[in-house]
Amino acid sequence: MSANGSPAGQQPTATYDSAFLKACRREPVPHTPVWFMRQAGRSLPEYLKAREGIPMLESCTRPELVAEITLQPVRRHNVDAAIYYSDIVVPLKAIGIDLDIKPGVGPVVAHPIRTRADLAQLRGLTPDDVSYVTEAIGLLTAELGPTPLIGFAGAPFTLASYLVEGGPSRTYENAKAMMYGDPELWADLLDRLADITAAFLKVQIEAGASAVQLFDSWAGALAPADYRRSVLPASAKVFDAVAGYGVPRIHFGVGTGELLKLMGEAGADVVGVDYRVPLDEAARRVGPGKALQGNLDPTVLFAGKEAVETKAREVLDAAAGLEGHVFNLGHGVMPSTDPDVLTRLVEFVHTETAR
Ligand SMILES: Cc1c2[nH]c(c1CCC(=O)O)Cc1[nH]c(c(CCC(=O)O)c1C)Cc1[nH]c(c(CCC(=O)O)c1C)Cc1[nH]c(c(C)c1CCC(=O)O)C2
Repeated sequence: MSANGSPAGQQPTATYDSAFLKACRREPVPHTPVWFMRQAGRSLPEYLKAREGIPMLESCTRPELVAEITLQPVRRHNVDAAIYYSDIVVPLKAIGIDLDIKPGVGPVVAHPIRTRADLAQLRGLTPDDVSYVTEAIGLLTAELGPTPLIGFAGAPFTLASYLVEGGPSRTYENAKAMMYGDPELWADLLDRLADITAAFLKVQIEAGASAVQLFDSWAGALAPADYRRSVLPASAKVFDAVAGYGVPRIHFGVGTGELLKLMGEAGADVVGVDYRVPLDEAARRVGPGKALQGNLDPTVLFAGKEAVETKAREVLDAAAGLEGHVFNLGHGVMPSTDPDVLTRLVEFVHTETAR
């Protein structure tokens, strides 16, 4: 089943014909569609109010709250897509891994995975483990009307980085030590994570998500040869597992200029680009047959209206020759961003690109 309860691949026409899904399919669009990674979150006062006194991971298990927070940026900014309010560690928590999200820090894992015995922590994910996701997406598709909902998950490498390190890391030394030193254990870990991730994305698509994004946020720490050998097979397994639904699959990472081609080859329909590589150059690296998403530097949003418009126009100019472009930031919205700047940016992109 897909959006509004119709079978996957046969969404309501208005959703299927939305600018966002058309751009993902590289079809002509009435305007360049816009959404923002991390649009649902700390830059919105109404988010902070809704979350008051409720820990992050608990908030992800309350369907009505999830639906409300997912809708907040859609109401406020007129973005072309909603992203499901959750976190990349939600499916890991759901299978019983002892972890938490520490405010200002990120995910912290009580018992890091370092040995073969530690893999026992990773059982498969069933839809019943995340019934709140199915419920929340049911509420959302009813409210969203034609606006597509993007489901998402963390990619195996980025999830592994938290599980092996035990928390955020700058160097990924434990994760990479396992990758180089015990490739068999590493491959087993990533394969299990691929199965969990695929199962989690399937739940979201079957409940009504119209597109999915795989966040391999930290893959930029890897050399292309290591990515190809030790990470790409697991991410490709995830993309393959959801290929049959016919919903666009987006693949994003930070600092992945050298990996863009491989990230496309993993099975993405849309490659997310951070702000370090201009979109015309990114298109050359990715090659034909894929749409691109990105890539305004999120810190530009602090630089004043003129700078925002100049830099946004630069992104649009670089994207002018692309077959499919979804406007986004090069990484997530920073918490101290003025929400009004985001609203004006959406309007600017829509006006500038109206056809
Ligand atoms: C690496 C990663 C995580 N989570 C995510 C990623 C990949 C995206 C990226 O690269 O930014 C993905 C994510 N996390 C969240 C979303 C919601 C949807 C959206 O608006 O994009 C998404 C898509 C909510 C969240 N996830 C988190 C928050 C903030 C928690 C809060 O409000 O208390 C939100 C709204 C917490 C979180 N969760 C994580 C981090 C690093 C943090 C920040 C910790 C902090 O600085 O406080 C792990």
